[in-house]
Formats: sequence, structure tokens, C-alpha cells
Amino acid sequence: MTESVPGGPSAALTYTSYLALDEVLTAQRPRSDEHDEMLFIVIHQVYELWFKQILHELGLLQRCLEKGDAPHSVRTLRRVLTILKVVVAQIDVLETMTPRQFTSFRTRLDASSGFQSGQFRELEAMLGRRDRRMLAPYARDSESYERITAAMSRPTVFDSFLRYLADAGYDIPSRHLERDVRTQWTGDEDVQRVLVQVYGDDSGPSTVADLLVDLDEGLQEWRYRHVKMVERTIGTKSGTGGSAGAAYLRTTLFHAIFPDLWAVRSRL
Ligand code: HEM
Ligand SMILES: N[C@@H](CC(=O)c1ccccc1NC=O)C(=O)O
Repeated sequence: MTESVPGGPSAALTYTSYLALDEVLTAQRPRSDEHDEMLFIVIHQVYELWFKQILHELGLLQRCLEKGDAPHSVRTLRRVLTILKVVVAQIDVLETMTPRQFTSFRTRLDASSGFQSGQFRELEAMLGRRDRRMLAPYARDSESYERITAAMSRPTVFDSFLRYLADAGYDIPSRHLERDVRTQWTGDEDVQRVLVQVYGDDSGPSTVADLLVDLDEGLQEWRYRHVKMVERTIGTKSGTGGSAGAAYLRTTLFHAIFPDLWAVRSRL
């Protein structure tokens, strides 16, 4: 009988090995000796892990919507919204870092920037953004380039929602169900007429619709909190990524993910 010895060559699964902590906990590599750089790295890594989880959940959400599975869609959306609350709240932790503390290691960041977050761009693409400029920071054969391109070629969350509504018996024009999903969706009056009807029926589909509004609002909240953090930390300095900084970020603030869901509010 071969009994494995703890720590031996065929060691039993442990907390450390299961969670690959040897990799995770050696991945914090500050470039300066400044105390606060560790917080900056850890916060961003935690963000990227949550982005990964949100992408995973949105994939499931789309499959649930396309199968017409309302209860599972609702549960999945609630999970995404809860994660979003956590990542927005996390900004409070980073805001305990003062401008002077950030400035002490900022030059060591060189030209790196949140601009280059491939997972954030993939998230935007799943939520409907169709903008090849998002690919600019990536080499054509890189993982991020591939993933963002793939996401921009698949149906968006809103496309999946329209399919779900059609399946539930709502009169979504077939030109929308068969649209070229690689192009930007900008809203449509016929779809908005259906949405007014959906809200009138006040059943499963209207619950899903409102959770999508929560998601849209949640992402806008993140953008707002991020801009405020940027304003208080670097003021009007331009960004390491080459943008105008806060002035650029403010231009992204009121961009709705699901324009039709906002367009109908005054008719409900
Ligand atoms: C002290 C903290 C932070 C500062 C001063 C800051 C600053 C900036 C600036 C100036 C930009 C514009 C791009 C550029 O020119 O660099 C930007 C973009 C971005 N940042 Fe941050 N950031 C901070 C923290 C974070 C955190 C914690 C995240 C979480 C992942 C994040 C994610 C992003 C993303 C995704 C963008 C691109 C936004 C877009 O283009 O819509 N940032 N940030
Ligand atoms: N863009 C920021 C630097 C920054 O925040 C950053 C740098 C590297 C990796 C992630 C970052 N976070 C968000 O942009 C700046 O201009 O100070």
C-alpha cells in the first residue's frame, strides 16, 4: 500500500496546493520600497480576480437567458450585482492612500495603466461595447486580443435578453434576433415598445430587466467612484496611460450599457 506522506512527492491535496497559494502569494512584486505600493498591487489583483468571476458569471447568465431559464438568470444576475458592490466598496480601501503616498511610487508605474486591463475590456465587450480601439494596447497574438475579439464577435448580454423575451412570447422583430452581433447596438423603438409591455406584465422578464438596470447603474457607480478617486489622488495630472486623466474618465461616465432600458423609464 502506498500511503502519501504530507509534503512528500505525491502529497495529499491541501489548502495551499488547492488554492495555488504558492503562485498567488508570490505574485506581489513592488517596484519601489514605498510601503503603499503593496496595497496598490493587492487591490488591483483582487479586482482582476473579481473581473474573472464576473466574466464567468456573465457567460452563465447568457446561457440561462438563451435557454429561457428565468430563475437561474435572476440568481446569476444577483450574484454579479453583489460582486459589483464589493468591488465598488473596495475603492474606500485604496482611498486611504494619500496623494503624496501615491506620488512616492507613481513614476515606477511607467506607462502602465488601467487602460490595459484586458478583462475590463472583455467585460465591456460582453455588455455590448463594439469598439476596435479597445484592442490598441494588445499585440494581435496576445491572449487579451483574442479574448476581447471573441467577446466582440459573440451575442451581447442584451442580445441574449432579447432572445429570452422572444422565447417568452414577446414580439421582438426577427431582424434584431438575427442582427450582426459584431456591430454596436444603439437602441430601437420597436424593442422599447416591447419593454413597456414587459414592465406592464410585471412577471419574470420584468425582474430580469430591472436587474439589468441595476447592473448598468452599478457599472456607472464604479466609473463615478473611480473618477473621484482619481481626482483626489492625482487632480488634473494626465494619466500614465497617456490620456487626459480625470477629464478623459469623466467622458465615459454617463454611457449607458442598455440604452433601451433607460429610454423607457418615462413611459412606465
Ligand atoms: C490611485 C488609484 C488610481 C488612479 C490614480 C487611477 C487613474 C486612472 C487614470 C488616470 C486612467 C485613465 C487612463 C490613463 O491615462 O492612465 C485610468 C483608467 C482606468 N483605470 Fe484607474 N486608477 C486608479 C485605480 C484603479 C483601480 C483600483 C482599478 C481597478 C481595476 C482601475 C481600473 C482602471 C480602468 C479599467 C481604466 C480604463 C477606464 C476606461 O478607459 O474606461 N484603476 N485610471
Ligand atoms: N493611470 C494611473 C496609474 C494607475 O492607476 C495604474 C497603473 C498601473 C496599473 C493599474 C493602474 N490603475 C488604474 O488605472 C495614473 O495615471 O496615475
